[in-house]
Amino acid sequence: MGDVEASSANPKRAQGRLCSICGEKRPALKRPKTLEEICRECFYNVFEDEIHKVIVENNLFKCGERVAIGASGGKDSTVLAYVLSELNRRHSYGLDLFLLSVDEGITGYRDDSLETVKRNEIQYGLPLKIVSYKDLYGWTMDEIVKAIGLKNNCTFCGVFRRQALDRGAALLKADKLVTGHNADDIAETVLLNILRGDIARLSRCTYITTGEDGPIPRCKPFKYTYEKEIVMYAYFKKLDYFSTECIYSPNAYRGFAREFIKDLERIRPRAILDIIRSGENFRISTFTRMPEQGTCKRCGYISSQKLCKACLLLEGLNRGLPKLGIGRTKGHNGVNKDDEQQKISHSREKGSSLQSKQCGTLDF
Ligand SMILES: Nc1ncnc2c1ncn2[C@@H]1O[C@H](COP(=O)(O)OP(=O)(O)OP(=O)(O)O)[C@@H](O)[C@H]1O
Repeated sequence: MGDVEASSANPKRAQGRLCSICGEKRPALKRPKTLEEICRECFYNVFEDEIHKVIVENNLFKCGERVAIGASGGKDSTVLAYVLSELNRRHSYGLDLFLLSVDEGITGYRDDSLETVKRNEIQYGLPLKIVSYKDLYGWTMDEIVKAIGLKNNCTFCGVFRRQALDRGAALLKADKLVTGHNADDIAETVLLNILRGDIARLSRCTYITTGEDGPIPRCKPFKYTYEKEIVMYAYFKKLDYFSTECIYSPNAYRGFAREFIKDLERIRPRAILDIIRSGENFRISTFTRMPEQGTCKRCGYISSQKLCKACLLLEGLNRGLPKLGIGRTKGHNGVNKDDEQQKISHSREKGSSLQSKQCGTLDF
């Protein structure tokens, strides 16, 4: 999304009226989530208080925990880092906060956004750890795109980033990892999982915390926070963030889902929360086979298969067959089945009865 929409933040239209929360000051904006006309101070208060409430009601953190904030330099994670450090001080959460950035090796994009995170490190006084695809996997995204082209490169990037965040969080000895996924992102993922018939991911994409049985649980404190409000907050608070889109092709299918949700939101702001609620309330049929979470027998990181998707993709790259780990077909009962994992695994382990599903670019 671009900058704050002029109509939503135009105080002239609100002249003569008073903030519908404090009833004292002139409204500075129309709140996207509720369409209330409120002043800047009340906006800061409701925005921060709602996030605090989500944190408390969902028991996201325990006093004394080390929390790594996935920091891309973009608006969501920058606001998350800022708000979380404010709330940590204000409400004495007792958390040790860290910024964790993944350098995917995308020249002209991530190198610039990392400069923003380095400034945030100083501005917010939060220690920063950077891990890179080059160090972890031996490949930068620029090199991967050279090998595979623009199509499918997001699969590599998403799968590697997910694991890189886990590995970075482990290096920081973090107890939790938080990301800036917002309500719009989650509503979009609910829709995409429905459109793909991906029941396993549909059932868990609305969880505010995932991976609780794994080494480092991940939380999404912005699960109910609207993207437009995050942009407004960053704009009014003059936060330093990087707003350029990734130079490698955006995912068109996801883009359509995003636009669809934005259209719905224009007509009815609650639509975003309602889609999330629908996602939460789906009942999964008892006939649906669900993947079991385990660990990859090669790298030891989380996987629902013997080999995780990152290892499969990497093997394809290193063998000069970069498309090998990409293919995906549908198994019965709506569970995804990855032919390529079988091909690779069979070529390495004769007689293996390995079944495969994608670790997931749609997982958080
Ligand atoms: N390179 C990265 N390093 C660290 N964390 C990342 C990185 N990329 C994404 N994340 C985490 O995943 C979240 C969702 O990422 P996504 O790519 O969807 O970007 P986004 O919605 O534009 O968020 P942001 O505005 O924070 O970039 C981010 O808010 C951040 O917490």
